[in-house]
Amino acid sequence: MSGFLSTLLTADLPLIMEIKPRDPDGTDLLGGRSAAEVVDTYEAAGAPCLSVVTGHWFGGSPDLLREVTRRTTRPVLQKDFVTRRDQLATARDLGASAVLLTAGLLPAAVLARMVTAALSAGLTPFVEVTTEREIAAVPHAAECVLAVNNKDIKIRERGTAELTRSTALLPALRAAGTLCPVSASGIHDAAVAADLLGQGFAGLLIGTSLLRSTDVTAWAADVRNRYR
Ligand SMILES: O=P(O)(O)OC[C@@H](O)[C@@H](O)c1c[nH]c2ccccc12
Repeated sequence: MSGFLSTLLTADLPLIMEIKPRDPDGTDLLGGRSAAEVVDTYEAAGAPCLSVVTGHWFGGSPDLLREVTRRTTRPVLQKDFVTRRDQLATARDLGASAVLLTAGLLPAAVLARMVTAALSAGLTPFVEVTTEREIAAVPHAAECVLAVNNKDIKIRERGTAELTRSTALLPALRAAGTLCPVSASGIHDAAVAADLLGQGFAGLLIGTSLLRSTDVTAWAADVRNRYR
């Protein structure tokens, strides 16, 4: 089992904390902080794993990923449009432990090839799905993180999050065989996060609300207290 998956599964509080310079509307999320400062904040709050958006429409870049993986020893997910094998080698060289594969943007045969290639490269496939049909197309699901995206990547994450999508798809995620069902995007407060963990999600991916929070440690503690 790869580092990202096993770390998440054994985490005390399985929040994947994300670093991205801008939100989908282009609003700055770093507020003058360096990536290293955000990493330190997330580590202090107990993040078991981190996520870095390298896609340029969120202001990300490969350099941002490198900066983060140099700063932390925690497993890091790279979020970008990964469609080719050579991007997997690059992700690994930049220090990533997991890569985003977006089921809705890849033909089933390509998705299957990329999942297999990621696993052979020692990377955890973090497969984002939005429908039962996409879930059914994921091979080796037991070795993948399967994440329901509550937003729509086809409109670049603009629009509102539908958290009911996560709830509705949880049984299909389990049936597909993943050990690690995740809910991603639009998780805006600790009560919602605790509720999703209570429903049985093994991990949550949270960016915007943590980047906007003035006290990430308190945010995480609030989730922990509500969940226990
Ligand atoms: O900032 P949020 O709403 O907490 O969402 C984080 C993450 O899920 C989102 O950034 C994301 C979901 N899928 C993506 C694909 C590419 C880049 C980014 C993403």
